[in-house]
Order: sequence, then structure tokens, then C-alpha cells
Amino acid sequence: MSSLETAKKIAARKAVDNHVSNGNIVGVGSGSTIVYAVERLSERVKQENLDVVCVPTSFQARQLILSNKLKLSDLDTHPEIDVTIDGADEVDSNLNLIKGGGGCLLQEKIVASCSKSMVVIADYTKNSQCLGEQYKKGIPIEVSPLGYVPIKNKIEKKYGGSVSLRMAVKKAGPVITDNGNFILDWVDYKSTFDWPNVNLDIIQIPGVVETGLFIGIASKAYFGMSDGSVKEQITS
Ligand SMILES: O=C(CO)[C@H](O)[C@H](O)COP(=O)(O)O
Repeated sequence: MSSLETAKKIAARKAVDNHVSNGNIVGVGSGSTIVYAVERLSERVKQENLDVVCVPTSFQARQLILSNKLKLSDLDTHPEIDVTIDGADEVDSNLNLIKGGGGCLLQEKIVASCSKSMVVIADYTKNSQCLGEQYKKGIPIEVSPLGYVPIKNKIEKKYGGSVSLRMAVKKAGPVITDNGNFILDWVDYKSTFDWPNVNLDIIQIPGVVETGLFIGIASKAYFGMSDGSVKEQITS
């Protein structure tokens, strides 16, 4: 296993061990790091006979829950979640996040917002001082297909940088989210922006469904480090 995969795995396992207990409703994030968390959750459920119910943040998370034989639920049945564990594309020193590299930002934000706490699991490359310092693929913005060109133009005109429509890899067309929307990726923005205000402003543009900026949502992050240790970060 590469040092990056080991880092993801140790962060994920520690978060599950520290934050999940019997009777919990658990929000299950998306991406590659969450796979290790679900594996650990499944181990603990078997070993400790835990009664845990899982609410997915994506089609991928749903499949992971089912293939690991965990109890699957949804927000209709469980609108209040004890803890959501999820990955991130970048985490700043205030635990503000960029998420949505995997295109699941809307469900991820809804599930996190229904949770008493959101715990981030990531490898050491995601740990930065300010957003945009490490992650260069851009801030994802989920939009209604109808409005993607005017939304792109408005963001570029007001804030600069470049906004592009995310294209599918194995299809001649755009990525379509689990909710039937498009994703815009905004690159070359200023990393010194006042993110809480920029986020609120972008969300006001008609046709913007959600942004991948998670401001003031996460309460703790676990970073797997290259030396095999796990760094814990909380909000100041
Ligand atoms: O936000 C996400 C998906 O929408 C993921 O959590 C994020 O992209 C991190 O993924 P990975 O664990 O593969 O690095």
C-alpha cells in the first residue's frame, strides 16, 4: 500500500474508533478515504455487536454501506444524525473545507448539516493554511444545467479566475450529479478571499444549487501523516 493510501486508512480508522458508538446514526461520506472508514465500521459492528444505522451522502456511499452489510437508512427516516464522517479535498486551519472532487457536494452538505458533528478524514496532502494553497482542481459548484453559462460568467466577472464545466471521462459530455445537475470547477481564484462571504454570495446566484465550500461545518479533522502518525485538528 502506498504511503498516501496508508495515510487515508489510519485517519479513517481512528475517526471511526473515536467518534462512533453503539446506537449511533452515522452519516457516511464519499470518496476514496471513506472506503477505509466503512470497512472499519463494519469490523467494529461485527466485533462489538454495535447497533449502527448509516445514512449515505451519495450513490457510492449507499453501495459501500450495502456491500459492507451495514444498516442503510435515509434522512426521511433519520433526519437527525449523530456524526458524519467524510473526506475532503482541502482543509484549512479553521476547518473550512473544499469538497466535491467526487461530485457529491450537495448530499454531503445536506447530511453534514443534519449532524451533531462532522468529522473529516484525509491524508496529509489535504492539510493547508488557506483554501486553494494545495488543491488546484478548483472549487466545485453544483448548478442547474439551464444556468451554467450565465453562472460561470457572473463568477468570473465578479471574482476573477476561471470557471469550467466538469466533463465526464468515459462519456462525451458533462458530469451529471446524483441530483441531475452540472458541476462547475472554479480555479485560479485568490486564496485570500473572505470565504464565508464569497460562499454566501455565490449561493445567491439563481441556478446555483450548492457550493463545495464547507464553512464552519466540520468540528474535527484527522490527517494521516507520511510518518504513520495521525494529526488531529479541531476548530479554534
Ligand atoms: O467531497 C468528496 C466527494 O464529493 C470527497 O470526500 C473528496 O473529494 C475527498 O475524496 P478522497 O477521499 O478520494 O480524497
